[in-house]
Amino acid sequence: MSLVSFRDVVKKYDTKITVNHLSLDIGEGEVFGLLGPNGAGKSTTIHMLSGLLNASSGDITVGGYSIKNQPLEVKRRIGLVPQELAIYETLTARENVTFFGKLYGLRGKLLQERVAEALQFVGLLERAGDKPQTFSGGMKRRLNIACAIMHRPKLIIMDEPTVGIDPQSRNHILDSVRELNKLGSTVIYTSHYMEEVEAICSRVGILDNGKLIACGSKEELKQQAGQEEKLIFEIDRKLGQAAEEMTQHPGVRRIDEQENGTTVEVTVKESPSMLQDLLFIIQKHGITLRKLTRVEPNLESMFLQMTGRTLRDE
Ligand SMILES: Nc1ncnc2c1ncn2[C@@H]1O[C@H](COP(=O)(O)OP(=O)(O)OP(=O)(O)O)[C@@H](O)[C@H]1O
Repeated sequence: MSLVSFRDVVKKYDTKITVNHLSLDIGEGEVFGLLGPNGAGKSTTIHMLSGLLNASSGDITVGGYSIKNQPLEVKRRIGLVPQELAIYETLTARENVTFFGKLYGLRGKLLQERVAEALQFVGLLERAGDKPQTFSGGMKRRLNIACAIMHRPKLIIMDEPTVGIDPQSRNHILDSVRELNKLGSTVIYTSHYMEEVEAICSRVGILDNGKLIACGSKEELKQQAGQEEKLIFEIDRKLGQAAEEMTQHPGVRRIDEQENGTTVEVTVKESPSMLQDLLFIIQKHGITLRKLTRVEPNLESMFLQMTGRTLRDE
C-alpha cells in the first residue's frame, strides 16, 4: 500500500521549473532513496512534502491526507531531518528534544519517556545534559535526528543527513535508518552519495533537473538503463589480434588495455553467452587467463549512462 503519493507535482520559481510534473508512489515500509546531483530538486521536493513550501500545482498525500487540504494531519505523520541543523545551541540535548516533543503535543511522563528513547536511539543519552556547542558535527546531526523521530512518525524524511560528517557518525546514521525501518517507519532519504543510497534503500528515484528520470529497485533501474558492465581480465600477455576479434563482438562496447597490456578492462552490454565468447577468443589466441573480475554496475554508472553526467556535477 502506498503511504506517500506525489500527483503531477510542479514547483516553479518565476519561470524556472524546479520540480517538473513529479508523480511517484512510496509504499509503507520502504526505505526510498531520492538521488540526484546538487540542484536536481531534492530539497524542494522534500520541502513540499513536509509542507514547508507550496507546490505550484499538483498535490501530495501522506496516509491519504492531502498536504494542500489537511496539512496538520500530514505534518503529524512526518518527522523531517532537515539538511540545515534545526537545533538550539543554548539548550541541552535533552531540552532540544523536549522542545520538539512539546511541539508535537506530548506532555508529562510520555514526553520524558520519548525524549530518553530518542536520545538513546541516536547514542546521546549519556550526553543528554550537555549543550550541542560541545558536540562534534556528527553528534549534532544525530541530535537533529532525535528531534525529528521522538514523536514516532510513520514517515521519516532525511535530507542529506551525512553531508560533512565523520565516517563513524555517518555509519551510525546509516545504521539508525535501517533500525528505524525495522521498527516500522517508512524512510525517504535524499543524497548525492550513491554508495549510501545503494547500501540502505530498497527503491531509488533518480532526479535530474527536476524530472524523475528513473525509479525502481536497483535491478529495475539497471534494466531501464540497459546497463553496461565491466569485465577485468588479467592475462599472461597482451591481447594483440584477440583485441580486434573482441571488438567485433556485438556486445563489446569498449576495450581498455592497461600500461603493461596484461590487465584489460572490457565494457560489455550484458548477454548470456558474452563471457563464454570472450574466453573462447582469448584461448584461441593462446592467451592464459590468470584472473577475471566482474565489476558490478552501480547507481553512479547508471546515472552517467542516463544523463551523460556524474552525480557530483554542479
Ligand atoms: N527560493 C528559490 N528561488 C529560486 N530558485 C530556487 C529557490 N530554491 C531553490 N531554487 C533552485 O531550484 C533548484 C533545485 O534546488 P534544490 O535545493 O531543491 O536542489 P537539491 O537537489 O536539493 O540540491 P542540493 O543537493 O544542492 O540541496 C536549484 O537550481 C536552485 O537554485
